[in-house]
Amino acid sequence: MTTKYTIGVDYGTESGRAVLVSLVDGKEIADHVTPYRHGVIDEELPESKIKLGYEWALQHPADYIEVLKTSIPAVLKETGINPVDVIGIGIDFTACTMLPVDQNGAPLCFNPKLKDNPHSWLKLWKHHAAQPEADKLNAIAEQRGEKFLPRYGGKISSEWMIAKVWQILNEAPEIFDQTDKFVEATDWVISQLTNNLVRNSCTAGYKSIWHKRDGYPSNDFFKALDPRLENLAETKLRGDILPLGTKAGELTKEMANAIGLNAGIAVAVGNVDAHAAVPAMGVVTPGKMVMAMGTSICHMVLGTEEKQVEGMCGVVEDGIIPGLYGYEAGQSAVGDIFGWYVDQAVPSDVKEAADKKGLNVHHYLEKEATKYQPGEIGLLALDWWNGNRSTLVDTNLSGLLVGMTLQTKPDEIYRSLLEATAFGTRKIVDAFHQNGVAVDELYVCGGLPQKNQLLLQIYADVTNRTINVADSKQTPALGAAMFAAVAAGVENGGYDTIVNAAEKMARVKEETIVPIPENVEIYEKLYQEYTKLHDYFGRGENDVMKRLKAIRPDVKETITVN
Ligand SMILES: Nc1ncnc2c1ncn2[C@@H]1O[C@H](COP(=O)(O)OP(=O)(O)O)[C@@H](O)[C@H]1O
Ligand SMILES: O=C(CO)[C@@H](O)[C@@H](O)COP(=O)(O)O
Repeated sequence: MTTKYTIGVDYGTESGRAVLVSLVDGKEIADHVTPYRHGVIDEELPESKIKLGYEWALQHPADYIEVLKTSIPAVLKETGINPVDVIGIGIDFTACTMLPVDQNGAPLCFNPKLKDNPHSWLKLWKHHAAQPEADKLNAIAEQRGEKFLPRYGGKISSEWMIAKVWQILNEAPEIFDQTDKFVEATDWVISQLTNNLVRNSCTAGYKSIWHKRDGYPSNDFFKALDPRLENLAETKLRGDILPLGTKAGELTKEMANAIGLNAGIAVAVGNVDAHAAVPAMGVVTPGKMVMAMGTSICHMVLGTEEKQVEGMCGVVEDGIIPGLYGYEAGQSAVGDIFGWYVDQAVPSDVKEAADKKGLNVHHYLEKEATKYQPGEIGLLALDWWNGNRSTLVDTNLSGLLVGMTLQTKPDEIYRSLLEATAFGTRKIVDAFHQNGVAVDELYVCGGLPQKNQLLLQIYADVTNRTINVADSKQTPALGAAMFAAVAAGVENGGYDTIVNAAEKMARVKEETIVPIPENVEIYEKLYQEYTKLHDYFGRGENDVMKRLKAIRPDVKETITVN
């Protein structure tokens, strides 16, 4: 039999990429990236130029289809592989990235009559403007003693489905009324490949408060939020919810022609980027935390029991690997913080020095920052440039840098920002480990581990854990391709379970990053200081960050401050 392949498509924040993967050993034969034509829409709508509010983040659904039509033919062309040997497609996505669709499954923003209303558009995961709704939702859920709340670390995030839906209802009831279904972008793209709109259990579980046995929260709960939401679960959230690894349908003729594959091949149900990365690193048992490190970090770990952990994003049975509880936590900004610094705050002489050495500014600053020992720079930062996703779950928090003097240099600030994100990860690791969800070692993938070696050493030292690094350029896409192989089934040359697929296809580098004991010791002291700042600014003792936000003239929401 000839070698069989699947294609995994990873939809990130800025771009989508297709990877053609061999089912023999998980080797990525070719990959191709398509940047989103409209990027992240956070200032004004395309064409109409209608201004968006503070902390809005939208995307254009057509950009996702363009990824399929550009990147899949590109990997086929590059490799010359016969499409007959490609037995399935899987995708993974940012989440909760959601959109309202009409009865035909078309995005409301494609409708000329509705497209000038920003709420008809697709809301990206990092759209944070639904924080008032999230706050009210959490207060009501707590008051009613809703049993779903502990499964989400005690708080539902403004990034997720119900808060976003409620914001639409509050600010654009006409869009809410005209919505047939609210869907995750990952499910919508799958529907464009198969002509079959099904939901996947991963996003339903982590992002839409759906539970395998209990379903969605009760109608009474939704009614307590707003009487108009009472029947949300059986109306606008309705639809089959299928487990990961299931076939959502088969590739339609029309789409097959557009992307150069054979009609009828298996299309796996949608998945989330970070979750797909877990089996792609061979992690199918507890104790190993997978971190998908890019603009943000998602932290994933498996467990055999359902435990309560403060501020985790969620625990979902079968949410990552069937038969185990999948735990998720995260930091809303990591690479984005370093990117912000490089774009907004690095002086021009640093840029010139980087240019002279033929390095990009990140690499230059990394090299310079490597020269310092832990503790030497005298700086400490709180990593909340995009709020805090875990463990405080508060998007109204913001960044902080302490310890600057007239001698402080840009490479020192850069190093302190790297360290701050490592301390943020340490908080998450501790929250799990101290609550009975073991985290014995770390597994990292995504763009950042390929870009910044210093960052990884700092993470090993701050967490005092060994780091395993993905041997794959596009780990979530590899995971998506593995789920495609399971959807295709062993009878077509695929696999019968994701665990079997992982055994053959997962890829991790042999060399690991090991903590350096002297660094661990110093970082332990700095971490204690980080914790003091974290609790002081994050747990209500000093709400200055929220007061500053509330004073801004462009902030319409009411922010609760102490
Ligand atoms: N050398 C570097 N060191 C640290 N961060 C970097 C470096 N180069 C780029 N970044 C940051 O990495 C992020 C992009 O990560 P990547 O994994 O490619 O993206 P995504 O999260 O969209 O998949 C950006 O936020 C960028 O600012
Ligand atoms: O929140 C999740 C997954 O639950 C991510 O999709 C989100 O953080 C975006 O990830 P990226 O930073 O684009 O890799």
